[in-house]
Amino acid sequence: MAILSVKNLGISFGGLRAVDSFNITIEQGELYGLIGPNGAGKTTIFNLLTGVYKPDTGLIELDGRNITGLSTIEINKAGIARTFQNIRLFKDLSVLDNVKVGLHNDYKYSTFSGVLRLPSYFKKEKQMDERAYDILKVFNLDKEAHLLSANLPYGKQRKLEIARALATNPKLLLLDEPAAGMNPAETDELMETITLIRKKYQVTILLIEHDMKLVAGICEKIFVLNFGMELANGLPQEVLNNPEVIKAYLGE
Ligand SMILES: Nc1ncnc2c1ncn2[C@@H]1O[C@H](COP(=O)(O)OP(=O)(O)OP(=O)(O)O)[C@@H](O)[C@H]1O
Repeated sequence: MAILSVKNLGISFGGLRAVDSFNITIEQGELYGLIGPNGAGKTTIFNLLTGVYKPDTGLIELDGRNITGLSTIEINKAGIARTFQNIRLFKDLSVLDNVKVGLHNDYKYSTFSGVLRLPSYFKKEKQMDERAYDILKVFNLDKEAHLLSANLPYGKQRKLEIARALATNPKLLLLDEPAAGMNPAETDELMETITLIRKKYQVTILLIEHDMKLVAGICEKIFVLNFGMELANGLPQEVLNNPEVIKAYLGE
């Protein structure tokens, strides 16, 4: 069953058609790569899917529900979470609290019980701590739970961003260049983590990445964007050996 179905999505900025006639269907549990040269429109697609930009054309359906034009918050509640190209953690919060922020879609208590510290508040907090620790363990970050997130090394900050996005319990997780700035060992570990979370949380993933080793290593399907339009879409071997893709993107 399709988790994401996008038809004829498009947006212009002034005279620039940044994304044109974008169509994609992502099945439940798939790990899809979105690649293309700088400025091809990849991040704009993420901004359209998450409600940061409103499309001028097209339809976005998440798990059969039309989410076109909804706000970023409504779209997150509907089940799409994302990370950003540049890290956007709450730097003054601990590692654990960063993940707990993400849990607020699922855990709610009234202001009344929070202010008065009623038993229901402590019960919810305990449940949230346990759930956040579970997620941190998967990312091998549980030992750093009480560190300030700003004090984590770069590669771990990037992993924490994914952990926080995952905590919102998404149906679809969008990762914008998760390996950017990582060294090869960190990238290898990230590839394992992405594969693991997909399996453990049955989450569908669409990721933008320039690191071809990561893309070829873990993506089951690849969409190539060029000047806002589809250049190729399909299985990695077909797409990465497509002469048009090699010419436009890989440059070899
Ligand atoms: N808010 C905006 N206003 C005007 N132009 C924009 C805006 N957002 C993106 N663009 C333009 O749309 C085009 C696509 O940009 P986008 O950031 O989506 O590319 P990208 O494929 O993600 O590139 P990169 O790989 O470098 O991150 C670019 O020409 C960019 O300058």
